[in-house]
Amino acid sequence: MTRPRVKICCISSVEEAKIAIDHGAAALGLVGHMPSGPGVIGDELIYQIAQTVPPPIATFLLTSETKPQDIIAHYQKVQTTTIQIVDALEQREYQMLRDELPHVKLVQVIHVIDEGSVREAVEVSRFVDAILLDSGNPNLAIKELGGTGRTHNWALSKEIRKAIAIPLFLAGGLNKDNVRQAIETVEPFGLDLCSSVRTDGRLDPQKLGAFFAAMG
Ligand SMILES: O=C(O)c1ccccc1NCC(=O)[C@H](O)[C@H](O)COP(=O)(O)O
Repeated sequence: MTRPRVKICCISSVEEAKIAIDHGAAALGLVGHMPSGPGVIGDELIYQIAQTVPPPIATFLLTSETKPQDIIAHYQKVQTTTIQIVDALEQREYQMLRDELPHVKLVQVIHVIDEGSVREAVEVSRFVDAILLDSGNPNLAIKELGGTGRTHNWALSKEIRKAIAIPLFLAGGLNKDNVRQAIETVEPFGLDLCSSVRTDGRLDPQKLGAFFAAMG
């Protein structure tokens, strides 16, 4: 089994970016405006952090925009390597994003709720570079689009991984105590985490080290 790549999300400063990279992160998540969640930072700061990150480390802009033109406008302020769309696109207009931003990778988040999530992931996988499975709930009055600290049904995640032909990131409540089981169950291309490696909202080098050690 190949060791998954790790994306550390909710990065909130240049120092946190450096800590995550030094511990082995292959990608960093930079959270733009969201209806809820602990990891949001301003677009100017996202731009500043992204500028300091060397290749081949990827920088993901997390956007809650759902119209292609708004996603493009958000991206243009921050210039990351990748856009992570955390809500469903209103129309499946990925082609407009491809045409306008041909050099940018697209990752679509699917919040794993039920068998409908499997169908959604399979359909969307035709248009993007990777799928990221998370534990939010876009159906709430105040949408929950990530950073929940909760796991979801990994049997569905495994079903999705087997059904799609593009890389899959697993997110949602991953920590040092469940990461081995997550890897063995889902066999994802990548892992994504936020809450479990933080103390009082700050990235905690000790927790980060323990997470990477627990991956094996
Ligand atoms: O952290 C946030 O504020 C957030 C809000 C809305 C969408 C995503 C958000 N966080 C980024 C992530 O993608 C998390 O890494 C992912 O949801 C896993 O978080 P966790 O369960 O806390 O490990």
